Amino acid sequence: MVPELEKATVHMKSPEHVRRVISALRKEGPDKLQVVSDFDMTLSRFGFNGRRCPTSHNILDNSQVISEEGRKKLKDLLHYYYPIEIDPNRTMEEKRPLMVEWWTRAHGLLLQQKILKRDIAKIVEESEVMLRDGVNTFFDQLHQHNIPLFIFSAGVGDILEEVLRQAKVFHPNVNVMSNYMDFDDKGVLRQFKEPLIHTYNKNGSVLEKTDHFQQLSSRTNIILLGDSMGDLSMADGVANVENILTIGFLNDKVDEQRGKYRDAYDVVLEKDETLDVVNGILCYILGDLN
Ligand SMILES: Nc1nc2c(ncn2[C@@H]2O[C@H](COP(=O)(O)O)[C@@H](O)[C@H]2O)c(=O)[nH]1
Ligand SMILES: [Mg+2]
Repeated sequence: MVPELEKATVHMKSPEHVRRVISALRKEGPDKLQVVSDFDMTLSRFGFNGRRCPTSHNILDNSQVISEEGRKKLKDLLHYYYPIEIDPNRTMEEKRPLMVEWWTRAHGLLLQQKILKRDIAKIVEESEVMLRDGVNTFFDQLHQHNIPLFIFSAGVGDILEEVLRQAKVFHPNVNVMSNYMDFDDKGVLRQFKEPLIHTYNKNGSVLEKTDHFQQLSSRTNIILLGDSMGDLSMADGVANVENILTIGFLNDKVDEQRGKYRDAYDVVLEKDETLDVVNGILCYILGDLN
């Protein structure tokens, strides 16, 4: 069916369930399909040559527009809160207030840096951001078949969109919901727009701010891509889901999180820096139409 599902990085709690859902997605065709995806560490790489790749926040934190003092404070926040974010022994309920704290303090520090709208393109150009291998095939296949892609990110929307633009994949079928910067009339960052989106509130609580899914009510088949347990609720806004295939990128603390990810995601990709499996599934679903 899908040769890529034989990859060593692929783990499925129920291969039969996965085959059943993929067959249904193929049978019912692209007009009923929509894709909902996280961005950081899902469409962007987790690591390369043994080093971590930047999230959209990192791209800002590491850029020239941040003062040395600001960079140190942002890095201190990352070192304190990121272990909490991925701590397998704490519940999402325990983590939520701490994630609000992290994002609020980080955004507060960024507001002190007087970041200019006109500098965003250069910040991204000079960054070490890397999208996963196969990302062009992924975006182009969805665009070619007019399949909506909703990117739901707790990162920085302005940075994320610029990454997509520079990668030439920001096609008309792509919509983004993220933390966006609000600039004053001189183009200086003055606040972040509401609602604040963090790793563990990508769900109905913020989706009510958008009518995105209402406009796609006929598309009741979903492919969901994420790297965090919090990403599993990203499609909560879709009414009457008929079929959903969830694909989880397990990048960090693999051994400690393997069981939880396999229980939660239909397909788990362990330490896979590509979109091969996702593209293989899409190719099968769209097969005769390609
Ligand atoms: N370097 C920093 N990384 C941060 C910060 N706040 C959040 N994050 C990371 O971003 C992702 C969320 O993005 P998503 O697209 O995956 O939803 C999250 O996993 C955090 O690790 C920060 O201030 N600095
Ligand atoms: Mg992510």
